[in-house]
Amino acid sequence: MEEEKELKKEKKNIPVLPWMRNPVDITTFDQCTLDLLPFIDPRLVVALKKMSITSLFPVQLAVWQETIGPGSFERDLCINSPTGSGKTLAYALPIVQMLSTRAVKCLRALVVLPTRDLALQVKEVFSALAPAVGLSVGLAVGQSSISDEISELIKKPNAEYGICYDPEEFSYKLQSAVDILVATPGRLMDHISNTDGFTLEHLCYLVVDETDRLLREAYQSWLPTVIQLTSSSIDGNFPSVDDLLPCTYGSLKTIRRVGTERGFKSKAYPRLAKMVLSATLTQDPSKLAQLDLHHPLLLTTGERRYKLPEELKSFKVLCQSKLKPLYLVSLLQSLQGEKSIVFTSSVESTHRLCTLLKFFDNLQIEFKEYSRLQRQSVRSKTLRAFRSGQVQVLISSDAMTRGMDVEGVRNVINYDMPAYIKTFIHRAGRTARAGQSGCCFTLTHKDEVKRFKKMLQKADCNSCPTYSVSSEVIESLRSVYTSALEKLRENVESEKFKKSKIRLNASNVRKEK
Ligand SMILES: Nc1ncnc2c1ncn2[C@@H]1O[C@H](COP(=O)(O)OP(=O)(O)OP(=O)(O)O)[C@@H](O)[C@H]1O
Repeated sequence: MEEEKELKKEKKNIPVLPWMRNPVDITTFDQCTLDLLPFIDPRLVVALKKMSITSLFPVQLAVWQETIGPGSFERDLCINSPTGSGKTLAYALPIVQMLSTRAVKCLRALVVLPTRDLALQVKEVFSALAPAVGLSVGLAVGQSSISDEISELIKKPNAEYGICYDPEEFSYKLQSAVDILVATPGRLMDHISNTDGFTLEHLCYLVVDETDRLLREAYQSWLPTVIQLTSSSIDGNFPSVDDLLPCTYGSLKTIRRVGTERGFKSKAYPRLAKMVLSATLTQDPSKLAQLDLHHPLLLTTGERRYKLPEELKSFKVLCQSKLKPLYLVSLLQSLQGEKSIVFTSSVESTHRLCTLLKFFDNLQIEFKEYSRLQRQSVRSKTLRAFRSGQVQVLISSDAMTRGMDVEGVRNVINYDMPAYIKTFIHRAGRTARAGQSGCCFTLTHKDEVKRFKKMLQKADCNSCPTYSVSSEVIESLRSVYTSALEKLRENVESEKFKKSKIRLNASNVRKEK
């Protein structure tokens, strides 16, 4: 729905914001080997090499120039760069380098992502870098109980200073156990509201990854809350007596004043520096205004707003609607067990398609369902099996589309054609990452071809050849398909019956209470 609204607004040709007219073009940057990268901390070079990274990708070099390099992070950065181009390291590396000289542990960098799986993925990147320069990274996503999470994030005084009996002194001495926090909005808000010792008053850097997705929903007003909590703590230029008291180790404060000099008028100083990123960054002024950006600088790839990865090959598979599952099976067989993700239009159709495929005997393809209908623990297990190669094909709703990075995915299959180019970009972007090659197949009915071509043109993709699947395979599967459909019908009925029984039991329990 939100995507539809956004599209309508775009169609009305909202003028591009003035600062978006002079972007930094990422395509003008080349890859840069680590030994040529200016100012990099040698400890981080070692950490990067352990991650098998020997050079920086163009977007990473462009961001480095604007943060550590001559740009000195004087402007907030809006980064619009294709899927798989390396945006995570583009922000993680400069943040870790900028914090590497800090002597006191405080929460100084916050990275917000829309989903738990994405946050876990990003935390791994920070965890591979930060310890090399003595920094620690925390995670607030609701993966563990809130108390476990608190004990990871907040250092209790008795751990280092002996037991403390005075509750006031106790909360005064609570300190952050992490320098960098990767969080989802819900858990972040829980900590802001309820966790003793959790404070954003020292925050220097905020990263909003998958920005357009995060701005689409309010997520408990996390963004206005963070902006407010990191705005000026003093209204004038004259600090109060309390503020002038010498800082002790425990009460060390980052005092933000209202700036008066050019460029900082009525803004907090020192400001919270921000990086916002997406492969499909919104241009909607009202959405971007929520981020309260300071002299924003756009970093983008070429002139087109949307761009597909260079090494992605896109194909359409013409099919008859009624036989679509057979076209999929035939296509999967032709891909010979290569790691692939099949996207459907909804969680229900993901479940139905998976159930149907289970009724095909001798399919010889290891596939699994992955959707929001499942519990997180089931989803995580499936993802692990897919990463390890135990599962070859993941059948997924759009839960996988944003940001997920699984090594070795060779193909993306749009079982249902996406309605919007943004969805196409995020789905297709699960393959052809980091300069690797990959294919995206879209199953289309002949009536959909025109719309599909028009959609691809928005991402500058003017060639989408037809991929022919074997009609012999389709014919040979027809009888199996008929019986599989029958079994699916029975299965749907029995699932409906089970669900209604569960609902009935639950309402009886409520009545008895
Ligand atoms: N400099 C580098 N050298 C080699 N591999 C890299 C480098 N930077 C990133 N990668 C790898 O590239 C892949 C894609 O990176 P990343 O997930 O950050 O992309 P992204 O731009 O955030 O994509 P998306 O928009 O889909 O979220 C990852 O597997 C990462 O390990």
